[in-house]
Amino acid sequence: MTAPALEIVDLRKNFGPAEIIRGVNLSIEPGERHAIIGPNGAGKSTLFNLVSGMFKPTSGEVRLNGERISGLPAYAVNRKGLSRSFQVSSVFTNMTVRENVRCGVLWSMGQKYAFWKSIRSSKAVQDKTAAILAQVGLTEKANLPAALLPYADQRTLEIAITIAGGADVIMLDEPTAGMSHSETERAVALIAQATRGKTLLIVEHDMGVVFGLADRISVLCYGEIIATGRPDEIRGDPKVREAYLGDEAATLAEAAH
Ligand SMILES: Nc1ncnc2c1ncn2[C@@H]1O[C@H](COP(=O)(O)OP(=O)(O)OP(=O)(O)O)[C@@H](O)[C@H]1O
Repeated sequence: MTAPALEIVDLRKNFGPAEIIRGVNLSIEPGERHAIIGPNGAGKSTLFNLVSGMFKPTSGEVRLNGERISGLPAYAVNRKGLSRSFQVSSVFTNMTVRENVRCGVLWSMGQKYAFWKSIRSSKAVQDKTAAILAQVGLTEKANLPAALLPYADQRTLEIAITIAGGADVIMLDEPTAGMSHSETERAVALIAQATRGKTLLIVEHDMGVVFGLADRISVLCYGEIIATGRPDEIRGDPKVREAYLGDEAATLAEAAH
């Protein structure tokens, strides 16, 4: 039997006396697109940071393809095949678009940034970089400094960097935050295409994005998963509706139809 792509077992995280993640269990199959939703302050970013190795859990375990990764530093988790984006843009703004993507490609190939010059002409690196730029539609802007990209393109570049390493498990933290409606629609199509055949874990506030992309959804509330299921199951779950107040409940209901 194949191990889950990602398995979270009784994961807990305290900040001082406050228990922020309170016994999370979650199993995500290879190739599944899984969204985590929940009210502000529920612990979504904290959970992301725990899974990707940015934070060490207080207790519990995270497994990638059956192998324990909790406790490993983020770069080691990345080397094992899990790549994440950040809520706040992590693009190198003083480098060109191409250099940013190349950075992700090189990292996956185990090269350090210091070796850049000597291997800048490596055909494999160039080809992979060009393929990713084409995949996300940034070929024509490849020579621009990333700082000059419009906001939505910067977020697209961030997705490109995240997938550039060829990781099988991709985690995206609010990839469409701050985008217009049409930009969001394009981003959803891009994410679906760029993560085909991979496992995707996404944190997202936009319910249209969540219901458009996810095979399954987990709802995090005060550090606990209160429901996991297919979009239609989540839509009808009274616990979920209760967890969302006012406008968010209305948005959830709207997005579900
Ligand atoms: N490093 C930290 N030290 C102390 N408390 C923290 C730390 N990081 C997060 N918290 C607290 O943990 C709780 C959960 O925060 P987190 O950012 O994970 O929630 P979230 O669900 O991602 O919220 P949002 O939807 O607003 O981004 C919040 O109460 C926050 O103040």
